[in-house]
Amino acid sequence: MEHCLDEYIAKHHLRVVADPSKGQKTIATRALARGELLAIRPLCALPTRPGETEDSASAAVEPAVRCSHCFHRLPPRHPRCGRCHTNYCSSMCLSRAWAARHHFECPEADPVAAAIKPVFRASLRMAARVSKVLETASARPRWLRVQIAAWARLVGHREKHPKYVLNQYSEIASALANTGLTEDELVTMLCRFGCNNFASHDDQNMHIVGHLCSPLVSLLFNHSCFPNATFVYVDGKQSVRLLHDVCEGEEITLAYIDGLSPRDNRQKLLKDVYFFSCTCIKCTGVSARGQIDSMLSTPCSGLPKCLPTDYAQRLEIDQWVEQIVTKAMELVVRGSVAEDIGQFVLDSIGSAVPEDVSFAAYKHWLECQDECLERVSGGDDVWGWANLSSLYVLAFYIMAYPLHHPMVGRQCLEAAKIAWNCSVSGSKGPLCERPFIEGLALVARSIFEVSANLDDSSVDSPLSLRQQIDQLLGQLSVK
Ligand SMILES: C[S@@+](CC[C@H](N)C(=O)[O-])C[C@H]1O[C@@H](n2cnc3c(N)ncnc32)[C@H](O)[C@@H]1O
Repeated sequence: MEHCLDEYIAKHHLRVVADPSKGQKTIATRALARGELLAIRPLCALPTRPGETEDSASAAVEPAVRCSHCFHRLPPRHPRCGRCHTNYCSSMCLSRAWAARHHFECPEADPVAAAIKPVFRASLRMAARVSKVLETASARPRWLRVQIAAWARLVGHREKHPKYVLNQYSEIASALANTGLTEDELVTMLCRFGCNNFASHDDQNMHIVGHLCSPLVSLLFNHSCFPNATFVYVDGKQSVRLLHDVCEGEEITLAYIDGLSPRDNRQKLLKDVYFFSCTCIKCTGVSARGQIDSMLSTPCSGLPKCLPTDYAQRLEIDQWVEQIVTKAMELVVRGSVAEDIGQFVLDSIGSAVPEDVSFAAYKHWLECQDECLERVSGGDDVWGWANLSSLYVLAFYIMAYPLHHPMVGRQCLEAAKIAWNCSVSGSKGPLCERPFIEGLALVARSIFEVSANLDDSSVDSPLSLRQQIDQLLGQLSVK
């Protein structure tokens, strides 16, 4: 078992080495190009059910029942597993899931335990499935042997979990019958889920749509708030992608949490859930990235609480936003991200409006963008403001995330669509010239080529990312 894990890691030009502050870390054994690093089926994949997420935004809008293989919304009529009634959106997903994993994990039915709090119920279902897979003795494919060998090496930090969580885990363990594991082993398993699982988000609004247990990915990659890799869940596989080229010996990192939230919030969450203090380049504050992060963490008081009603008031985009967006577009198109956009941002902010650079300002512009989009469907002509706010939001993403991060690509596409609507609605937006819109769309495509799956239709939209971009570019060339 151990042998196949070591072989898998070496084959992907990676090596796991001890690190006194992190337990272990994974480094590249040779220079690696950005793009896909590895793709493996998770040990367990579970779509989120209503009430099963602690993220209140996701809980509020995520009542849909989803396919257990691809996490897309279920159509009204859909197939189910004949034994355990697990839902699938199509017979293709059902047969792919069965062939990949479900024939190992299929229990008679999902365990029901009324006493378990809703947010712990996904852990209950996951524990039932994973214990079933671990106990199955039949010939296992190589990917599953790799995942099981990695599972045995995962940290669980059981001794650091708060008492109320351990009590809940004991209740879950006693609700699970015939697993072949003792209660003690089940509690250890649940602690491992807590600090090693991944959430899968939809492409459209980033709500949590499912949970993935992928021990290999958890074992290999430590956290950084400014990571050099990201992961996507595509067609039943968890794919890890490098956001830029890495050199031999460089550690590969993922972000376990949202890199745009203020430093104190990030530190607290990492301490509470993963039991460590982050010392990445954003958290330590000595680099240009760290300095920008300190500015983003500063409270900000100067912004209006809601949108002013006079939309004609601010038609000129602030110079620094235009500079940041244009510079980032240039770097992505040239394929060169080695240049430090952090330093560029610091230099360009020097002469601009510092009170606009804060997490509060980012939230303000995000709210403005959302509010404008709600108003346009009501017939108001607010595309100019939507255009301005979407570019502010994009500038914040460029400052907070690595340039090829899917969050940057997502906002580029959003800004391009808004700029297009602004231009055709006759609003005088600050930056809605056609070459600029085309630039944004091309930049989105280039980013998604590295960090997301262009051909996968997004969870809530019938159009894939590629189709959305092509549609926009088509409209630009027709007009
Ligand atoms: C998903 S595991 C990563 C693999 C882990 N390093 C190991 O040795 O098994 C998550 C755990 O790794 C450690 N870890 C991850 N990122 C870290 C970081 N940036 N600094 C310190 N510890 C980190 C923490 O103990 C955390 O709970």
